[in-house]
Amino acid sequence: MSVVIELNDVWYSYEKEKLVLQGVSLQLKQGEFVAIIGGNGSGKTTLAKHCNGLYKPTQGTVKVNGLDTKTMSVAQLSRIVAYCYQNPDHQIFHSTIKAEVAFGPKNMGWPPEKIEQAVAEALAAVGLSDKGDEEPHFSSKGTRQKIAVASILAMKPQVIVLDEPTTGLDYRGMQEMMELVRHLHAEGHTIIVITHDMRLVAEYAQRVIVMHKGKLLCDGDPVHVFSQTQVLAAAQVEAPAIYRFGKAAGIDDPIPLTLTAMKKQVLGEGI
Ligand SMILES: Nc1ncnc2c1ncn2[C@@H]1O[C@H](COP(=O)(O)OP(=O)(O)OP(=O)(O)O)[C@@H](O)[C@H]1O
Repeated sequence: MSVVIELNDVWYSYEKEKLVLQGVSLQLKQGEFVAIIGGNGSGKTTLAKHCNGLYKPTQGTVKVNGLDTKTMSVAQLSRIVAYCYQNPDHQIFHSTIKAEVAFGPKNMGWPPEKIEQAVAEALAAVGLSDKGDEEPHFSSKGTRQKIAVASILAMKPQVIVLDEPTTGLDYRGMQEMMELVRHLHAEGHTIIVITHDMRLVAEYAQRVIVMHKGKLLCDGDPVHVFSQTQVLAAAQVEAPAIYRFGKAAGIDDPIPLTLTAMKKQVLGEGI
């Protein structure tokens, strides 16, 4: 897998003497599904915003497809790495869903036919093909979240960063959103999700990056990361209930198992 994003000894501060990122180095490869976790204020969003050039490092380098983000504009970078805000309302400002989704492609100067096709494809991908003429602000939170995803999808980015995509959604909305993200990943997009939801991490992520006080504390697959009890405690996160329950029941690798499969392993086939 080729490297899409590479951070090399990245330091960042918003204000003097307050270091928000402290020497972060990592590589993200094409096709990965990565979760960034950590307590409030640990630097997750700041790290993710370095990946599409919204922030440029105070010290160190960030490269996207081998190019230093300091040499590229945000417009150039956002075609490769798209950022979906935690609150979709920070992204939505048009009067119809179709116009909202067309905004990015229009900004890129695409011809009308190409824009129309991109909008149709993006709306279809999020299941909103029949809602293009509706007013986005009156939609449910789940639908507004999908509109935000469609808006970035229309620009056909290689990497999609989703900042807490399930916050404020009910169970059904969360499942729909994450199945959409899984589908985008299967279609070849590299996915970076910032989340506090460890169940979501266990169920969807292939790789987990743990941040604490601006430093990368741990990086590995979910089974490895959730086994690092001291690291998790330091980072103020707790392994998901399904993992803790499985471990307590003596299952080595509980993450890929559904609760029903786990009960069968523990209690036998008769349940
Ligand atoms: N625009 C800003 N100006 C000044 N300080 C900021 C700004 N944005 C974030 N910070 C500070 O930088 C630190 C890291 O913030 P960041 O949003 O990256 O953390 P986070 O891990 O994403 O947090 P959360 O889980 O609460 O969203 C925090 O101390 C935060 O207060």
